Amino acid sequence: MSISVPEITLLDGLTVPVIGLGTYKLKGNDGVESIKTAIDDVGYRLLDSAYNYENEGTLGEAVRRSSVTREELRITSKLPGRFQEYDKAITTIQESLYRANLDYYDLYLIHWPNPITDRYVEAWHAMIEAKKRGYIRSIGVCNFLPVHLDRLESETGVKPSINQIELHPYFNQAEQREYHERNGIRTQSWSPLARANDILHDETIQQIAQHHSKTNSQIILRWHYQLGAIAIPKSASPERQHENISIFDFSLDQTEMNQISGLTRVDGRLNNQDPATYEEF
Ligand SMILES: NC(=O)C1=CN([C@@H]2O[C@H](COP(=O)(O)OP(=O)(O)OC[C@H]3O[C@@H](n4cnc5c(N)ncnc54)[C@H](OP(=O)(O)O)[C@@H]3O)[C@@H](O)[C@H]2O)C=CC1
Ligand SMILES: O=C(O)C(=O)[C@@H](O)[C@H](O)C(=O)CO
Repeated sequence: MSISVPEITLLDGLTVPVIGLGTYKLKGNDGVESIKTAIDDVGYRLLDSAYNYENEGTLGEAVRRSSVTREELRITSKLPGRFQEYDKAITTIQESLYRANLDYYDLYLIHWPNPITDRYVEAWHAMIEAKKRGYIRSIGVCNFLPVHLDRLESETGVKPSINQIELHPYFNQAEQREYHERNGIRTQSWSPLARANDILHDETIQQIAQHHSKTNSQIILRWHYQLGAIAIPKSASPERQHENISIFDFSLDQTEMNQISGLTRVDGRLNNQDPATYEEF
């Protein structure tokens, strides 16, 4: 049974579903099957990939085999740190398109700011040019702190439509989200289920889940939705894909939202990847 997902509008006018499919580690024939099922049978329309996941080809193949039109889908990829120089960034975006065999990406994001290398503004100029050339409909970033976002705007005059950040109940990113809201930038949540480890046994979440007759994953993903964040849970399994997207027939009250947000921890990041110092190439 396919689920119909509500949409929101980004600051540049692109509409996107409020929940999508993460695809990290979905590759090859199995990856194509999982992604095709997510589109055709479950109802996912927003699909997240990256040059560095080496699965843009898998995603493109799933899109071609699916019965949904290209216009209905929102396909994302990301620019790796090693290609942030202007010319390399343009060529990499072209390569991303060739790999997926697509004419355009709906969203393309700078994957990490890499502030020590300090080429992210140069990369942003290339993203602006790629959008002008029609390679990309909407440009955004991942893992940018307010200081990095401020520089993009002051040095280019163009704000990203989306900032995809680590966000889950153990790392609720309250200040970063508040900055996004003030600036019209949409928050997208990576590892929204905190990679489905301890969090699926969390007692607070379990109690809320029992109260609503839902699973822990559904409670967590509903929490993202009510925060105004676009979660992109990854699952290879059609059953879990369906579970994760079935969050539109109940709601959490403010006490429950606060209880879940209250689970955040100072050291809540999954892999200690602090964008102020972490660099990924
Ligand atoms: N921009 C960035 O820097 C980053 C972006 N990302 C993006 O975010 C996406 C999501 O993050 P990811 O790190 O994959 O982690 P998630 O929080 O989405 O968790 C994925 C894991 O949870 C399992 N899972 C999914 N749904 C359920 C469920 N209902 N019950 C039990 N287990 C479940 C999956 O297993 P199974 O497949 O077997 O169901 C998988 O092992 C990535 O796939 C990627 O697209 C991720 C990290 C960084
Ligand atoms: O998966 C991604 O998009 C990443 O940026 C990775 O760094 C991810 O966070 C990871 O797998 C780290 O081990």
